[in-house]
Amino acid sequence: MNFDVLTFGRVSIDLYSKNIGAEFNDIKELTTSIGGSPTNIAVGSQRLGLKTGLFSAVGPDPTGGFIINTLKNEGVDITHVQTINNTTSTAVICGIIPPDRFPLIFYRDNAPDEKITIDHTEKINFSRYRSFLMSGTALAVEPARSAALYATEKAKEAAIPVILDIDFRAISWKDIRTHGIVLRQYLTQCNIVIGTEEELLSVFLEDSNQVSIKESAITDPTISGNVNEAIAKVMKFGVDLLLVKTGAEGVVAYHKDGTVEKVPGFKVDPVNILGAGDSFAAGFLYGYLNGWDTYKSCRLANACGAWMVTKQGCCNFAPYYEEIIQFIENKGGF
Ligand SMILES: Nc1ncnc2c1ncn2[C@@H]1O[C@H](COP(=O)(O)OP(=O)(O)O)[C@@H](O)[C@H]1O
Ligand SMILES: O=C(O)C[C@@H](O)[C@H](O)C(=O)COP(=O)(O)O
Repeated sequence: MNFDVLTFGRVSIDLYSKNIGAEFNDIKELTTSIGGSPTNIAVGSQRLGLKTGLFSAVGPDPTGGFIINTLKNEGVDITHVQTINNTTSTAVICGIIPPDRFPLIFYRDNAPDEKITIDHTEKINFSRYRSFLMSGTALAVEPARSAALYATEKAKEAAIPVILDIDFRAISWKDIRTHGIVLRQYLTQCNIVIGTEEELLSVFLEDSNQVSIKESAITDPTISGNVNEAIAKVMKFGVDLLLVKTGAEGVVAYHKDGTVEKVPGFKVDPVNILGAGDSFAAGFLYGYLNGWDTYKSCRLANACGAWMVTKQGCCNFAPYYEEIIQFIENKGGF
């Protein structure tokens, strides 16, 4: 079987607070899901109708069993989800305290996805995929970084587009400067780059004092710097398309030929911002891989992001194709 996209990076069990608005100390019930940016993207794009595979890893434990079972139920191909001995499957607990507090607590000691190797990559036939999506966080630690770089090399040999979701998680990088040094090299390999304004700034971080993270809101850091300069510098690395996500406003698409398209978002009442970016990426991939133009692909992406901010979780609430088309029609169409 051939696939539309292979995503690379982490997978976890995600435990979402069911007590919306409750302080973390007062959480009574949690919902189980799977998560991690490349996993959310794989599930989201599979639900929309793409054929998706995940390149990741779990430990030889019941949590890994839960993760693999959930991926299978979603129809995501698990051929390249490794089970790595002497590692422990990872977990994330997510509090939901609207409008602006979404604490994330990561349990990632001895994380299997950080132990993915070049040998695991060797087993993949990239000519069976139409695109390769890299999660920037997967470049943080060896040996997964080398595996990721090798996978990218193989994707390029197979002449499939390389898409980077910057997916900046400050806690994953021991020295914050390494993030920029590695990402700036990686950008030279990318066809399409997706990030928030903060993530664009993260590529040029020089000092950890430039980053501030409130209330464990790891997905929503504040970073000082000049966004327009960062965008111009990223375009100079030669990417074909840069998508800068701008929350409720939608996205701005920067093309290699200098064209800039502002694609508006959809108005919703947000409950939980977690996973909006991953849902966005899934929507964009669907349009892009079906040959839609950038504007329409980004409108679908914005709809998927907007849909997700109204939900109390991440990929367990990702929309199916008919649902999101109905959502778009109800809000005035593409
Ligand atoms: N409050 C919102 N209302 C409507 N759409 C939103 C909202 N927040 C996010 N989105 C959609 O989700 C996308 C990703 O959200 P954003 O917060 O920019 O990135 P991330 O989730 O990666 O931090 C946005 O580009 C937009 O399409
Ligand atoms: O691993 C994580 O980053 C936690 C995820 O499991 C969670 O789904 C999430 O935070 C999504 O990230 P976002 O799309 O950048 O909000």
